Amino acid sequence: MSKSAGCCKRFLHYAFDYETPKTLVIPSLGVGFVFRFTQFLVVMYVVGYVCVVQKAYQDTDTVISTVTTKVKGFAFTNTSDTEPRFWDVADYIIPPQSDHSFFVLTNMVVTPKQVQSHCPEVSHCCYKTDNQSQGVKFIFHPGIQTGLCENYSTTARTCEVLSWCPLEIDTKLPEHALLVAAENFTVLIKNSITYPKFNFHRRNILPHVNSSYLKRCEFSRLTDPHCPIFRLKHIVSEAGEDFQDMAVKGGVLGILIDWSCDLDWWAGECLPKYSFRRLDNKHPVNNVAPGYNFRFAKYYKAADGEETRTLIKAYGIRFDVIVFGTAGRFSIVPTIVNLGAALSFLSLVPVVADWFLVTCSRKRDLYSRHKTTHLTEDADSASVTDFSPSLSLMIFSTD
Ligand SMILES: Nc1ncnc2c1ncn2[C@@H]1O[C@H](COP(=O)(O)OP(=O)(O)OP(=O)(O)O)[C@@H](O)[C@H]1O
Repeated sequence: MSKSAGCCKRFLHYAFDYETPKTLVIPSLGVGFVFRFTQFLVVMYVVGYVCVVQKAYQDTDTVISTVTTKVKGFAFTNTSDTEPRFWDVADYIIPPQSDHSFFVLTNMVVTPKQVQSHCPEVSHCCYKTDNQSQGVKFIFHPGIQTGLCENYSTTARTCEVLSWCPLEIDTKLPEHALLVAAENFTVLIKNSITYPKFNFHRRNILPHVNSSYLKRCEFSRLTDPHCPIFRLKHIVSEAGEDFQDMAVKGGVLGILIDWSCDLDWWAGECLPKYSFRRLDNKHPVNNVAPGYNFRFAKYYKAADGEETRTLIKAYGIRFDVIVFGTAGRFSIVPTIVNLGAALSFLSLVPVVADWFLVTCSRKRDLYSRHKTTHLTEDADSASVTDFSPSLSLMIFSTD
């Protein structure tokens, strides 16, 4: 036969030989154990992981929510640097309301009676060259440099600027927070959520809560885990921080509300779970630019009609309310799809058992020989006589 004819024949066999599965019954305890054990693993995966842990029989939806907050509490300050002063919520919550967060003022640097004029910079030294002042170059100056040097004190000369004068000196931040009493302020968090796919609505003020209970309750993980009124000190300490420490330079704290729920009737009630964590990471070694602060001013006209302002550099804690969650409910479509996908792993079981059969069992040579039988049309009787004794051997012998 020529080379090309042989090649052609091989191709025809490859393309058109029909393969059909043959059942071999192998009375081997070892192979039988591997087969059943692999089957057991697949069934455990389907029942334990797919059904119980992943709840793959459920359709899911993510939460849509809205949050409002109201802080209450008052404080009295009387330090050497400030006048005696009573503080209520309108003084220390800035701005009065915002989305999903609230800022509580705890410390500040006040620069009163600022007017628009010329004054010397606070810390940049100044010398003159060709009638032009030269200062140390900083990216940020507190005003527009006029090109003149001014006596800042009897020993220091600094560059003159056009700005709101006198300039702020923010190096004198009080070491202890001004509003130490802020730790006892309370906040009411009203949170409404919806799972639109399931037409499910809920509030964190639960149906059994009435107004007299709301007036006196306070969140406590052990005794009152569903009260929506939180003491600020409690929030900060649950986040692993010290309120008085954090109040000096400020920071950002997260109030996390987890609405992950199983909405099947057998799963129980859908309730919010609260947790707290600091969001602005404190670096234990590189503590450059710690905390949270910003500036704002209160404007007024002085007796002589000049526009004047009080500049406040405010330090405090911003509380961000973060709502998240996924709900699931039984649905036939994901049940069929996920169960079908998981059960398809059962088709891998014979592959594992076959592999064990032809590589690890004692009679692997015998099993390998009979695993595949190749029938040729012109020698069918020979292959049958070859095959029958072996087959009977395989059915009746044990490992
Ligand atoms: N931060 C808070 N700490 C403690 N209780 C609060 C707080 N915020 C609100 N409450 C109380 O919760 C209830 C509901 O508050 P809500 O703001 O809906 O009503 P309100 O009558 O306008 O409240 P209020 O006039 O007392 O500020 C009220 O009894 C209120 O006093």
